[in-house]
Amino acid sequence: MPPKNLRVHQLAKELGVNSKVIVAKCEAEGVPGITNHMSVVKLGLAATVREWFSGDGADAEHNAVETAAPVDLEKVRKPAKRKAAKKKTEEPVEEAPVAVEEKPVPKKKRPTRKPVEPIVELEAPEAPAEEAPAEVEAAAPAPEAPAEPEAPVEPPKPAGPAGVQNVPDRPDVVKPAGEQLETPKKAKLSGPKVIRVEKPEPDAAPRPRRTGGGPGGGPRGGRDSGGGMGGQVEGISRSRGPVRGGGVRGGGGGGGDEQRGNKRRGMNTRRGRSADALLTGPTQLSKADADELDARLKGSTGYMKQRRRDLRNKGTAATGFQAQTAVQTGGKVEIEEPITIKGLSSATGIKTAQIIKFLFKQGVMATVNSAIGTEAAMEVAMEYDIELEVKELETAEEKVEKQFAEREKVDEQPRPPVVTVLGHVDHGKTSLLDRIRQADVAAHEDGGITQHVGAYRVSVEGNDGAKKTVVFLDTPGHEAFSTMRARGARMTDLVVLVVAADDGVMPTTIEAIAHAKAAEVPIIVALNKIDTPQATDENIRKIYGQLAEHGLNPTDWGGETEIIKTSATEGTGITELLEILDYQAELLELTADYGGPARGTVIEAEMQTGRGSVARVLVQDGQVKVGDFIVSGRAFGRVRDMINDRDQSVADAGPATPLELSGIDLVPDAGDKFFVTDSLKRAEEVALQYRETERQQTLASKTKVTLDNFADAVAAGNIKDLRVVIKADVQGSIETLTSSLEKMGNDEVTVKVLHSAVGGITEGDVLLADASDAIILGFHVTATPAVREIADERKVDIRTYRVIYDLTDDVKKGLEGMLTPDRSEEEVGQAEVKEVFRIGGVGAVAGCLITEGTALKDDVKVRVSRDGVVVTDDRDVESLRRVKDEVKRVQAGTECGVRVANFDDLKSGDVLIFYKVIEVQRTLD
Ligand SMILES: Nc1nc2c(ncn2[C@@H]2O[C@H](COP(=O)(O)OP(=O)(O)OP(=O)(O)O)[C@@H](O)[C@H]2O)c(=O)[nH]1
Repeated sequence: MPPKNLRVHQLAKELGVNSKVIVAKCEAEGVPGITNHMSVVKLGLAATVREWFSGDGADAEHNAVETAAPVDLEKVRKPAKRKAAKKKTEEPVEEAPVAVEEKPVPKKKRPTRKPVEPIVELEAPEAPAEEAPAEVEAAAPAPEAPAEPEAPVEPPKPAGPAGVQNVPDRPDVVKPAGEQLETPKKAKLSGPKVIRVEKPEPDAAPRPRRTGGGPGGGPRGGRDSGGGMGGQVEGISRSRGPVRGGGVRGGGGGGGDEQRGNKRRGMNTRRGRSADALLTGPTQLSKADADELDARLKGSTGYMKQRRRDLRNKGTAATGFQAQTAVQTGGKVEIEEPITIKGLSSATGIKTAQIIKFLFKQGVMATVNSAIGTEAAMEVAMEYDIELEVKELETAEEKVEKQFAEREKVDEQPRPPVVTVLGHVDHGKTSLLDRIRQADVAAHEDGGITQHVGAYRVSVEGNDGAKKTVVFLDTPGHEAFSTMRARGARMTDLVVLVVAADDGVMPTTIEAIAHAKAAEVPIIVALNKIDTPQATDENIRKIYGQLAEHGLNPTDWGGETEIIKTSATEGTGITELLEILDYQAELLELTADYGGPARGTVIEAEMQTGRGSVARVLVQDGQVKVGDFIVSGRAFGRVRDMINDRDQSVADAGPATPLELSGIDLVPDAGDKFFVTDSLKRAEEVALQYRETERQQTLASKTKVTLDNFADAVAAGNIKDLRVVIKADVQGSIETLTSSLEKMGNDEVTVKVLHSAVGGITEGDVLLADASDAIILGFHVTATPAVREIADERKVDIRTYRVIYDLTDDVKKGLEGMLTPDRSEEEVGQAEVKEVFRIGGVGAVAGCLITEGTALKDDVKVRVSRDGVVVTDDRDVESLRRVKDEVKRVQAGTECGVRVANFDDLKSGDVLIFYKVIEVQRTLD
């Protein structure tokens, strides 16, 4: 039973051609859906493709004048298949008639298919005399050619073993002919296709009834689109005038007319050329027409193709952009976000296939409906000299944000500063925060501060006795958490940079400075571990110098950066630090609106059993109450309950309050803003739009993860990517992991996070990983036995971790395994070729003198150098002989015979260099 659907590459294999050639041919023929080697070729199309690529010259038969158009089988045929072709070539009889008869036939055999058959029968006998010898010569210039004509009659196989022995090369010589004789039915095809070739001829004569319809086009021109048509019509009128209706209909603005106008536009350029010829005088007309005909036929392979083109052109005309496409005129094009490939094509006139191809080359898999980023769209446009003006779409969220920004403040008051503590690992951030919490005067009154909200308020009694509140954002300190730190820095008013006096400024310290500076947040340095013996004046001076180097000039040195010497262990400097924070906050004149609906930012979010999605947020303005409608990124809902940083349930909360709230339908992302809205509908509207945008983005990236696309992507570029699906318990971990992993690669290898989400590993994750050859990384989550079973079945690798560095280390190792190993060579010996012996059945053998080191037979490669230039290298030593014995090694000063594997171009005086290849696995560091 024949396969239902073939892939292009299968068909290519079957036909012995390259897939690309089939794709190109299908594209040229306007066959939709054949875009790459994995495209599915339906049965009917497969038959057509076979016909195109069958080695019997079918294409050549199809029409007489089209021979230049479709496929040069000799070029496209894969070398490996040549032998197969040779077997069938001994039938010059059939090839010839086609070529000979082509031109005359079409004109006569126009009307129906039936008359064609007799023609073919008549053609066959005439052919061999003219074409066969030529074909044979072309393929086999050897003297055996005369033997060929007999070959077709007898199948080559019966020649038998004797023939093979005595005349081994003969069948090779008989290259050219094809399968025609064996498939005489193919000749039938020449009939109908010949007919259409003749079609243009009667049209060729120009009939200039009147000259063009003026620059504006035909009389019905005038509408915008008509103007465009008019331009085209003008071109037509120059060649043929409005006789063919161009001047009149082309100017029409109506849909149907427009279509026709566009169709003509396709002809316009060719006609335009012949028009010039036409204007040179009547005697040139027939030549011009002949040229035109040639041009037409060169670009055509037949009626169906033209028909398809016409239909396609009509299609594009219906959308109206064929008329004045920017791709033709260049210039500026406006487009609104979100941009889809279809939309970009409509706006610019660049074919969707071309856009997809362009993106594919950039490593982006996309379909017609995929949304693409503004930058990608601009790049595409630039490729076609189009200036793309992207109108940014104001999202529903932005609208809400704008409303908040513009709203009248109800109750504006000073608010506590929000402080983030940053610093290098182990410099004492946690210890310092612990100390600060201990200093909290409210701790004893209303319960201790918990850290689970990701932020907490500390109330400190100042020297003046007044109670000061500071909100601390609890962000982690390792490099891997830079994403969260960056977020934290954006949310905060002040940064406390912890620098250990015994360690000084470290890379993470510098990175933290950069984050704070980027967020334009003032930095206060806590020079911690001041109690340690290393905290000498000299070391402190050194650290001051390091800080100054990075733009934090200490106030002690006349600069602006406050440096507080602290000891988290002993509690030194804590009060001073808090006072400075309070003082700095005063300088910043921080205020918030304590009335009106609330807005804030998500610090962390997760799914909790029994509570559903919960978001830990920092309220930044206004009031949030239980029962409020709320939206945050993709999530929306009604606040069900709120817990503060002391684990207390609260009914409402104002600015600078960290909270954990539930009641939203999905888990938002850390860093998402949240807003209280006036209705659930409004909240839903904002969230749904967010989801839609997200969906569009996922759609674009999802097309990257099918098995088909993966194969294409790998084939397209040199980038090897380790694809991963990340599942974690909280959103923050996902972000951290994603950013760490994506940073890990280099030019050669990268990590691609295909999907990441909060929650356990599901069957869907396994299926995705399976389809995209990805691994699943679980952080603080597991997979159920059922899911594990599916993963085992599909051989999907699931790895779960409890420590982030274990995960990143593993991935790093995985990446390193994908790196091409470093290669080095160790020379073991050299030999000089004294004489070369050419031995029948063996090849060239070098008679050598080992001049240096040792010549080895095994585990070495050999390089041949001639006059200092490497002629070949990385060859194996096929044979190493000492006198007549095969040996493993030959020492310096000894003569020996060396046969370099598969290499006969040896000359006396050549130097053979024997070397060992050492491959060292590379690392990413
Ligand atoms: N002597 C001394 N040791 C300190 C001081 N502050 C912290 N340490 C010690 O330094 C080590 C690291 O302290 P942490 O508070 O965990 O440091 P960290 O910066 O929070 O570390 P990560 O959270 O891993 O980034 C602990 O052993 C602390 O006891 C200090 O002021 N003096």
